[in-house]
Amino acid sequence: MNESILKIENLSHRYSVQWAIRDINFEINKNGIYGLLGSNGAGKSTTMNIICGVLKQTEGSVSIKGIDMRKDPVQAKRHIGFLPQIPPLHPDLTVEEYLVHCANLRYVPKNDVNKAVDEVTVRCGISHFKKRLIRNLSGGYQQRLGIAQAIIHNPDFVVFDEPTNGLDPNQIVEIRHLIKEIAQERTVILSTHILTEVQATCDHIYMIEQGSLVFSGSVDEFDNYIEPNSLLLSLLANPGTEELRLIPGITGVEELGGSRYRLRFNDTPEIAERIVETSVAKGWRLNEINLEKSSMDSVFAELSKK
Ligand SMILES: Nc1ncnc2c1ncn2[C@@H]1O[C@H](COP(=O)(O)OP(=O)(O)OP(=O)(O)O)[C@@H](O)[C@H]1O
Repeated sequence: MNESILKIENLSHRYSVQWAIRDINFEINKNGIYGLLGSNGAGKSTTMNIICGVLKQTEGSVSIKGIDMRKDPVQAKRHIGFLPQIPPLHPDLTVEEYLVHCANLRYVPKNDVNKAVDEVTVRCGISHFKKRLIRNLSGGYQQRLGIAQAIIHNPDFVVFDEPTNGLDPNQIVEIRHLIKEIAQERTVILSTHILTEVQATCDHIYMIEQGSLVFSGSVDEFDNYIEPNSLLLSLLANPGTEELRLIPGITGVEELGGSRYRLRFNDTPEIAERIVETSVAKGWRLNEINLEKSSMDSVFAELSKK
């Protein structure tokens, strides 16, 4: 069995009287990109702040590589890198000065600081800006620098809070690419409410709603969370809606024009097979048959109600 990278057990947090998260449990023991999804106010930041040791939970435990964050925060934090929603940059420092400062904060041994800064600037594509003042970097490069400070100490586990917020489409693609590269040898948790981001970047999704974990699974499992109950059919022979309605299991037929139909069905696993067989038997000249999958937005909306 792989070593546990992050383990969250019975995690709950209360701000004054109101519970922000309640009894969250999950464990990560494989590298990859894990998306933390949820509506505004669902409890993502609270969870991430506790994971990164910025906030002390009311109940439950968090361990990073087997180290309990509450009992030994200094050791646990050595394994974590964190990029908050607003990158903690100092605009009046140069890129190099800032990264040296971050390396010192992260206890990188003195003799290794310059090497760490060189490596991380190359990694994040900012080595040509080492002498530039941070205030003079574009938004995309500031975000790259935010990522660089999160990995300067070579942590096993990195947490990014909405890393592409406010970037233009080209910068978004670049940052996603960089995050994927970083995740090849690390575990990354990415908080976001942008579903295309999750689809483009993540291997696994955790969704939190009203403080509870309502989904944990792969992006494919998320995509297929709602069982389809309709399919699109194109029949060159155009049999008409009445004929199609007679197929057992079909509950509704909608004519879409151009010999295309939308068929609604009951919970019938072999429905597609049955339609193909009927079409062959009746000479309907089947041209296309496709299950209609729910969009990620619909799945998100459905899970939000849980
Ligand atoms: N410092 C605080 N004091 C009191 N309540 C808080 C505090 N911080 C957050 N909350 C409440 O806890 C709940 C969870 O908030 P949290 O910020 O964790 O959600 P989120 O999923 O990160 O939302 P967003 O996407 O908007 O950042 C919300 O109801 C929020 O109002």
